[in-house]
Amino acid sequence: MAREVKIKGKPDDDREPGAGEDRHAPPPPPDAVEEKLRPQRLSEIIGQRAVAERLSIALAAAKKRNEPLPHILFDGPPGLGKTTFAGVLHNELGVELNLTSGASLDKKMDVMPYLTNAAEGSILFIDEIHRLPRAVEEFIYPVMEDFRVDVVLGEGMAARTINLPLKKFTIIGATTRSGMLSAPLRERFHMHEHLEFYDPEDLARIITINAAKLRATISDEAAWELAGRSRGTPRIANSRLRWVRDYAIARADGAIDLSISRDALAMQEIDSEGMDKQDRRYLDTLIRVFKGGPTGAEALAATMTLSVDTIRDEVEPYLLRREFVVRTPRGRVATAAAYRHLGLAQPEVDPEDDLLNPQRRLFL
Ligand SMILES: Nc1ncnc2c1ncn2[C@@H]1O[C@H](COP(=O)(O)OP(=O)(O)OP(=O)(O)O)[C@@H](O)[C@H]1O
Repeated sequence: MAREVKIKGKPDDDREPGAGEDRHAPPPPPDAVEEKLRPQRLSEIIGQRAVAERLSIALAAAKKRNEPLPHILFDGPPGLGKTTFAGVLHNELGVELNLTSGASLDKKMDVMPYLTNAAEGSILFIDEIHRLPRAVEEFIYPVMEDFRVDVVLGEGMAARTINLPLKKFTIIGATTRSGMLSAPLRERFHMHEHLEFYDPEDLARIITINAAKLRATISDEAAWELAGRSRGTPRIANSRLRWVRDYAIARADGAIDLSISRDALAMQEIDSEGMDKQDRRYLDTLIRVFKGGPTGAEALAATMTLSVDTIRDEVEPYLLRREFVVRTPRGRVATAAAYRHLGLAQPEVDPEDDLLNPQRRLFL
């Protein structure tokens, strides 16, 4: 079968389009270096072992039965490999891959060409699938179940529904917010794969492999240093590596050692935990403006003049995972670790009012 990748409608960020912006504007050209670093085969995937193993079973079964892969839903914070996994599955099967995004599928007619043109066994990757409008979501239910679309022709009394059969293909959905997916849509995916943050060991391997792809030499200590400061995220590890490589070329002989990486990261104001200015600003706003919380994401976003999506998808997941912040029913609360990290004294809290007190949280 032909192997083809068509990229369409992938927005460059998660903002809602503002006045004068076109949500159907062509996507930016893919970053050629980022594409070069992307694993192509399942054997090149680092970490996420359990996910990779389940996918290898699904691949082997699909090949033996000569049937398409089951529909798969990937969820997890940005940059952990959802698109990479979709690309790997397409390469392993040698089938066509079409890419689109929930944000660019406004109407049923936007999604129709993807469905009717889908080749037998091909993959349709829908990024940010939680952004599909409800009407479009409902339109694809019969596609996912029976490979047909129901098209209504005419209006009023003369209206009639015709069933249009489609080729059997696979929908791979990716989302940073699985909680926003409706239950019927979620249930139509036969495999649900949650991608977790990577541990430093896996990130150090990714960095060493990618340094070689970029023809850069990096010491083991430097790879570990970058790994520990990449927020558990391969995409961030790649961008840290690219910056440190440039720094090493500009300021030294191009070889990346521990001291070069520390100097380069310090210049970008990336601290020992891998947090950047935006992360620290979030904690600082929560602690200074909102007295440590509880407060909502909307209030934080408005104060920081960022979109709520950026706060929820990009800033908070890692801070929550590292327990610098906890979410309580009344909002976000900074933990002692956050105060310590910013070098601030934590005010005394009455145990009765302490939202982080496990006894008290039981009653909230
Ligand atoms: N398991 C992995 N092994 C090696 N490299 C990886 C892995 N996962 C991701 N990467 C690297 O991280 C980069 C970003 O991954 P990817 O674009 O797949 O993330 P994503 O989860 O789809 O993000 P988004 O939701 O923002 O689109 C890839 O280009 C690749 O270089």
